[in-house]
Amino acid sequence: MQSCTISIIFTTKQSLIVGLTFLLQFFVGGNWKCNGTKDSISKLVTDLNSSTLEADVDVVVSPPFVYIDQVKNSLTDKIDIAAQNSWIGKGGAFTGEISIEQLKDIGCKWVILGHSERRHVIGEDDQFIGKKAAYALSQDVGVIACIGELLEEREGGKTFDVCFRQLKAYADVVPSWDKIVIAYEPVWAIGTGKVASPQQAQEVHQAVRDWLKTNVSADVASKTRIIYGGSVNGGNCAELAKEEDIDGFLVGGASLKGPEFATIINSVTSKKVAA
Ligand SMILES: O=C(CO)COP(=O)(O)O
Repeated sequence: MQSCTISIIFTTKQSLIVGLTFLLQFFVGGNWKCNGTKDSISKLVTDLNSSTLEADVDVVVSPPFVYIDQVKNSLTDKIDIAAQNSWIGKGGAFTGEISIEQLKDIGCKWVILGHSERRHVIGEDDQFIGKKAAYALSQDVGVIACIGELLEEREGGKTFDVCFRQLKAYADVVPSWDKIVIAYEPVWAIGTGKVASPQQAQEVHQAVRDWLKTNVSADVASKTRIIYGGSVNGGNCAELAKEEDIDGFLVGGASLKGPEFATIINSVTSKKVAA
């Protein structure tokens, strides 16, 4: 997934700077959570279809399960679908669950797992989430693997401990990292309007990459996209995108507004300039 960009930048003095920069393909997900109706989703899809999106960005949206088919049948094929959850194994007598096989059947290429709302509202633990991730990957469905600390954990100086523990639970069971995108979503920033500063986010992203290097491999560390989530919007995305280890975003509230989500996707341009 690693891409090589040859940057040719004309400065104001018309000098030519040619640099060879390795950038990971930017990845932006829109997590619609438990929001929307047939009508509001139809409008959102229309807005996304008419937006001009930078070509070199992987974009996914995650509608509620019941609207996936509607979205899949009406959304531009430049945007993939990620489910918001999946069962830990093959389907069967598991009332209320949705299997990976069913998600594949309706065209989902990705699934979001380990989201803080599933950890802290529903009560899913690291091992349960790890099982889901391993199963999804075994069926060739990509995993957006969420991690992130609570406010009291940050204030108690435990941010890295928590993120590394959550990462290890994935690393212990996944067969490969080829189809994993890590989403760092500090819980205190989700839905609160309190975005992590670019420096706070970069610090954790860099630590996550270092952890991968030490505990998985240098190759995985250099190829795995680490995206940021938590109150990302059209106004703060450009500054966040400039940080070296921020390879995209997982967006909640602002992904429900087509033009604003397009702005977030297109913030890849500030990354390219910063590189
Ligand atoms: O949880 C999130 C994405 O998964 C982030 O939500 P907000 O962008 O609404 O803070």
